[in-house]
Amino acid sequence: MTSGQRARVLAAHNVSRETASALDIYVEQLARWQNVKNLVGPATLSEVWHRHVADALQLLSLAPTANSWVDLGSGAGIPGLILAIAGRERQDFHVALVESNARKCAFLTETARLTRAPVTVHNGRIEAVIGKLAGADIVCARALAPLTQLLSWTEPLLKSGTVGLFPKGRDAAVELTDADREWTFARDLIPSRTDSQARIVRVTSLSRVDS
Ligand SMILES: C[S@@+](CC[C@H](N)C(=O)[O-])C[C@H]1O[C@@H](n2cnc3c(N)ncnc32)[C@H](O)[C@@H]1O
Repeated sequence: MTSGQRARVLAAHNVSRETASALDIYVEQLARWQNVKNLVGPATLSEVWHRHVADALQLLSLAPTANSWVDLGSGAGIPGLILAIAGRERQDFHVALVESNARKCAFLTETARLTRAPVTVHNGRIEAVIGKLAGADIVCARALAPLTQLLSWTEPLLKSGTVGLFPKGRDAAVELTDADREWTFARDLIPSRTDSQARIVRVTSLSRVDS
């Protein structure tokens, strides 16, 4: 089942043979480490190419010229490490991965080494690390926190020109309504290519409602 998925995902994203091999290493590493540490929902492993690889790769097409990315709460490197593997043939492409769990950071560091992915792994809390990440083109975060919390964490970046790309499930509209109580921001709701109910929220021009 995964070989059909793999072929479809690689064809849809026009991935080179070398990058495909590096993505294979990522998928193998994920399965190996899953035995030690639950990195992703166990039920999603049989659909890893669709649920995780393709879900991450779709962000690249939303910001095709962005070279500097930040991924908050990277977990097993979704989307950040997958993006770095796909972007590793591009000059100056780099992803900062922020993750508080040391075991997950060990997975990220080892898998980035094996795949030669251009990442910096920040093993720490977002609140402590975000100040060092100013100037990024894109900040993203999947399955981390409600939009209001994401905006609060990323305020320093989004106020100085970084674009937010936040994959959200079917509750995106509710999260936007909540966020509108605290924040003013421009947004696009982009349909996900991997889940017809899901949306990617693109955020720019952030300010606080009372500022
Ligand atoms: C539900 S997982 C999602 C992981 C990945 N983004 C994905 O989509 O599969 C959330 C991750 O964020 C990390 N995390 C939660 N709060 C954090 C914080 N304040 N700073 C850094 N990492 C955090 C957790 O350790 C966990 O690995």
